[in-house]
Amino acid sequence: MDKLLIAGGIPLSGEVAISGAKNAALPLLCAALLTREPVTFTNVPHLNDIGTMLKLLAQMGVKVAREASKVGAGDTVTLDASGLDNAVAPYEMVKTMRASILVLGPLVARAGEARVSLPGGCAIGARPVDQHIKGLTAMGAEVNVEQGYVHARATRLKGARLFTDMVTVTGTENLMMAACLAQGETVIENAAREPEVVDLANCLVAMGARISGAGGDVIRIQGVDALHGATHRIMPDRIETGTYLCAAAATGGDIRLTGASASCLDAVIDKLMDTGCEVVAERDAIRLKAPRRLTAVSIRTAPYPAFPTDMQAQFMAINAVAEGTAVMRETIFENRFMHAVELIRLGADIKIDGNTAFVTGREKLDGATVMATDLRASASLVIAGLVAQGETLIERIYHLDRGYEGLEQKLAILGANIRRVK
Ligand SMILES: CC(=O)N[C@H]1[C@@H](OP(=O)(O)OP(=O)(O)OC[C@H]2O[C@@H](n3ccc(=O)[nH]c3=O)[C@H](O)[C@@H]2O)O[C@H](CO)[C@@H](O)[C@@H]1O
Ligand SMILES: C=C(OP(=O)(O)O)C(=O)O
Repeated sequence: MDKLLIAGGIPLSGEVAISGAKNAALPLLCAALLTREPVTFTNVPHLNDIGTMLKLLAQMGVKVAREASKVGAGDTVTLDASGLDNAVAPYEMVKTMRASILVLGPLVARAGEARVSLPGGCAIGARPVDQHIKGLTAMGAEVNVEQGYVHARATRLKGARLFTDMVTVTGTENLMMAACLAQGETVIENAAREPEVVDLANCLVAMGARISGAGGDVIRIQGVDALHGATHRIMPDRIETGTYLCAAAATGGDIRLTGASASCLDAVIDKLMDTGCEVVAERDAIRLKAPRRLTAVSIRTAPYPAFPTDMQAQFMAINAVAEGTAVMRETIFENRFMHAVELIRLGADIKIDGNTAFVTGREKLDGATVMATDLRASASLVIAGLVAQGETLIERIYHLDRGYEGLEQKLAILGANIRRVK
């Protein structure tokens, strides 16, 4: 299994391109199931999760054409679901990626039936899909969970007023996609406001859907009989952007990220400025210059537009070397502090009490062998490794390949001493 070897202590500097967003691309690829006409996506990131999703769609009878390009330039993917003939998402494919549940809504809406394996709980929490099921049931689907599969059937879904018990990103996306082909109006209340939901809505509208309110907490969808093909450019990855900004901040660096959008990163940029970093938003780029020593920043994760849970681990790495003590509260996932134990191996001072971490910054960290447990936990270990004195070896980096395109190439461009070892 691949590992990453980092020799730390080098401030990042220079310019690198941000890729298309994983969490926008995954639902968008599923949206192609809603139409018989081809849908083309540009700026598709080259990630293992994207490969898994394309394989899943292909085994359903979707024709997949992918034009690969160099790291950061974005692939072009055309999906043609006219031959959709198998509305099953098998366990073997779904177990590696929770976002596979995003085929459920589009399949029931278009094919009238879907059998999707329950996605497994991953390291960060139990992550049930009860809200997806509740919404589809309210739209008239008959849904059973049997032998580990969600089996949903509906001749045609009916518009309904939906309310989710908590804000759920993929839940909102699944129900919004399903509602596009339902009969009548669907209203999703307590909808997720994440920019990826807006990106999906924009593509669906380009495909002929009638959606208003995406980006707010009430989304209205007037169902139509059919959607048509479209071309859509996937938004830049705000979490990848935030991760590189944190890496530059922690190492005392000065970087410019191109193809990045600051407008959906307010909460993150605000906190980076509180650490003492200078952050300048340009039209399609972001520049960050770090001070000599960062100031610790307290955070509380919450749904967008508040501070994202997907950036919590990276900020823990920052706080591990900042001046002062930070209180970090995780409110979205019940088990998302797995990186703390590994950061402690590198010398960090972290105490966990329930959903709160108390992090007191140290002047320095020391390289060690650590194990990555989930995607953003892995990113925090990379940041800590870039700061630590000596060598850090990160094991189980397959998580990183799920969500960061060309991570070691991009960091090397910024001057890091990092390499993949077999
Ligand atoms: C592919 C994708 O976009 N992944 C993102 C998405 O995950 P994902 O969409 O899976 O996360 P949700 O927004 O659904 O989860 C929020 C909370 O609601 C709970 N919940 C959710 C649905 C449900 O039916 N029942 C239930 O209890 C979850 O366990 C969690 O505690 O949003 C998360 C929160 O911003 C991010 O960390 C993930 O990176
Ligand atoms: C938790 C994440 O992804 P997923 O929902 O695909 O597991 C993430 O992107 O940080």
